[in-house]
Amino acid sequence: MLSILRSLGAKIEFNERNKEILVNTDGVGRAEPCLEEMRKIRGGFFVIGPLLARFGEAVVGLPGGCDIGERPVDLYVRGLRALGATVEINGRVLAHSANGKGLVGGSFHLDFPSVGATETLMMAASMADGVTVLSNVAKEPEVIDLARFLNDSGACVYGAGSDKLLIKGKCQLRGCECYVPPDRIEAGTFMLAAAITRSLISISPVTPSHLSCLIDKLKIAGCKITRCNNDTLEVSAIPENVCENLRGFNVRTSPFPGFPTDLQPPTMALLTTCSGSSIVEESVFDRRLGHVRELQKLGAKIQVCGSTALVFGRETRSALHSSRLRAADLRGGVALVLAGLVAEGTTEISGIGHIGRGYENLDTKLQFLGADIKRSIPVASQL
Ligand SMILES: CC(=O)N[C@H]1[C@@H](OP(=O)(O)OP(=O)(O)OC[C@H]2O[C@@H](n3ccc(=O)[nH]c3=O)[C@H](O)[C@@H]2O)O[C@H](CO)[C@@H](O)[C@@H]1O
Ligand SMILES: C=C(OP(=O)(O)O)C(=O)O
Repeated sequence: MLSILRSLGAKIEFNERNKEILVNTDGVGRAEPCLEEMRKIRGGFFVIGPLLARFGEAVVGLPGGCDIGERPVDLYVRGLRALGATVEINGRVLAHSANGKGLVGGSFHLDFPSVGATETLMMAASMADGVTVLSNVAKEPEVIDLARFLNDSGACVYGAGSDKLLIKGKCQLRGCECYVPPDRIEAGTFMLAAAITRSLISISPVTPSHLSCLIDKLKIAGCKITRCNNDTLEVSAIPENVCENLRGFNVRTSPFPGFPTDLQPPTMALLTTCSGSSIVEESVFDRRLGHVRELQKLGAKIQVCGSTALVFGRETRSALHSSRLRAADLRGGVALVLAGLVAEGTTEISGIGHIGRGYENLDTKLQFLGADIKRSIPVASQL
């Protein structure tokens, strides 16, 4: 994302000490080569809305990401067409606004509340000429946060967090100060790390209401979860706090406020160490069970039927044994790391570049918590 913005002429500076990123887009679109640069962009699907709105044209690559099933873009394309764009896909995405200048407000109903399509259309509509109404939109916290950022930048986005958005377009947005909220999936992963290792981890900053589904499930399992203040959660699964082995539970992933698809793989790792049988149903992506085969190499007993997995629990968490594993996607990879923390012996995981896309310094954070984990290849050559 940052290299795309830089290639368009944005100036980006990091202030490591204050964990700040300063983005200055004053130069974007002013320099002559800008449009030429845009035509070379390989990724950048995420910025197709603002590019179209600002330049009247955009040429970007199709989205990539983890291999977890079909990742169609029909909702993005149909939504942009509803705002007056012509969109053609030919290895890349080529889009033009009908009037050659920018987008116009319109109405669009999403067949599925896609997070990416909602965010793309929100950004596009914020700079379109007129009013846009989007219905059946995603309600994820990240959508609410993007609406806040757009509004702080001068946009008019109403209804974020509900299933309908009304957006009054503005021809120009301005800079603002933006606070990036805590990553609920990273926090959830550390909650699961506490549970699988039967230990106590205090996690902050975290927004507990973003993780209610996981909190409820971990309580059913027998974990003790304490909210220490507004942004701290303490998850305890240490044996003296938990009367017996943790119990299994059933999970069905669905859009927010349902159980997050991103936490399904690490949750499955936990369930392999709990007592009883658990049913895990993945309903958001159609091939997000790639980690099952790797967990089975550690001795986990899991049966798969379509997008549903039946996990046969264990009496003791240490029933897993070590093996050589390969992470084939981001959250599947972190599931293997969690399982490796409790498998007898040394577990070796390759393909860890996937994990780095979603977790900053996962190894050092786990070491800090007492885990015996080390990265055998430098960050730069992980893939
Ligand atoms: C609903 C949901 O849980 N979304 C997650 C999804 O967002 P992400 O934005 O990647 O995915 P979407 O929310 O768009 O996709 C969810 C579903 O919508 C379908 N789809 C999407 C776009 C489209 O044009 N047509 C279409 O049919 C996809 O095939 C998929 O089945 O992955 C992110 C990273 O893992 C998570 O942070 C999001 O919480
Ligand atoms: C699937 C994920 O990421 P991406 O959309 O980048 O593949 C994820 O964050 O779990």
